[in-house]
Amino acid sequence: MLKAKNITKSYKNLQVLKGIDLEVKTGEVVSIVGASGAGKSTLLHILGTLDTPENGEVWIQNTNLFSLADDQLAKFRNQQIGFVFQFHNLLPEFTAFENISMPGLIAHQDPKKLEHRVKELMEMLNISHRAEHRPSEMSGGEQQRTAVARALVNDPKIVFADEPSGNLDSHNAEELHQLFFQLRERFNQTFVIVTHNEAFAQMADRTIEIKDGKIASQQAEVNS
Ligand SMILES: Nc1ncnc2c1ncn2[C@@H]1O[C@H](COP(=O)(O)OP(=O)(O)OP(=O)(O)O)[C@@H](O)[C@H]1O
Repeated sequence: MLKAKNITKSYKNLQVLKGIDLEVKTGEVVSIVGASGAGKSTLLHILGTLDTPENGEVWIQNTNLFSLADDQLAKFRNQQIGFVFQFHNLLPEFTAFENISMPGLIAHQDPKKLEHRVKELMEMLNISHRAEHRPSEMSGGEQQRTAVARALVNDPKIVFADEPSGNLDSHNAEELHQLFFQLRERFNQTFVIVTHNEAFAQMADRTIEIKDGKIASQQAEVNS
């Protein structure tokens, strides 16, 4: 479902990515690991079209993302790609319900269907009781679960997460990790997750290690 071909990226004299080839299947949970500065976030941002590669292609199903015009790419990103960041990036003036709804409003989802979807996700992520709360009135775990719900509201083909549990205590982190797998079970959702959390990385179906700008190894989970 996701195919990246020969991705390269440099910042001035520093070549961060030196030719990355990657494929991810529908419903797969893939973790990306590597030392600090290895280029994990750079790769994730390129795969998610938040940044552009120097060379190479990224395909999601039959769409060659970087061949799209800017407005088409923005539409594709809104409707087909979800993001979860280390810091939730929720809008502080809006409630949890409104934050989760936002990508659906931008995508002009039918209001009734959107409301149903938001409620379904809030229930699943155990934040229904926080629907009318603003981010500052929620715990770190609740904020991050709200960000996950927001990423899923348009039923995207793929969700990219960059250190999603990096700012959480171990209990909330563990709960969030389990949630990704529950969401995969329920929606057959595809996830690509950058993480420094070793236990989480190993829970994934496949772990990709980035080293010196290349894929150093791809380790399938032993029981998968
Ligand atoms: N906008 C930028 N301008 C210049 N250099 C950058 C930029 N973004 C990233 N870099 C450099 O590219 C390299 C890779 O950065 P990246 O954030 O992708 O690493 P990472 O593997 O995600 O690291 P970490 O685990 O610490 O988050 C680093 O050396 C970083 O300093």
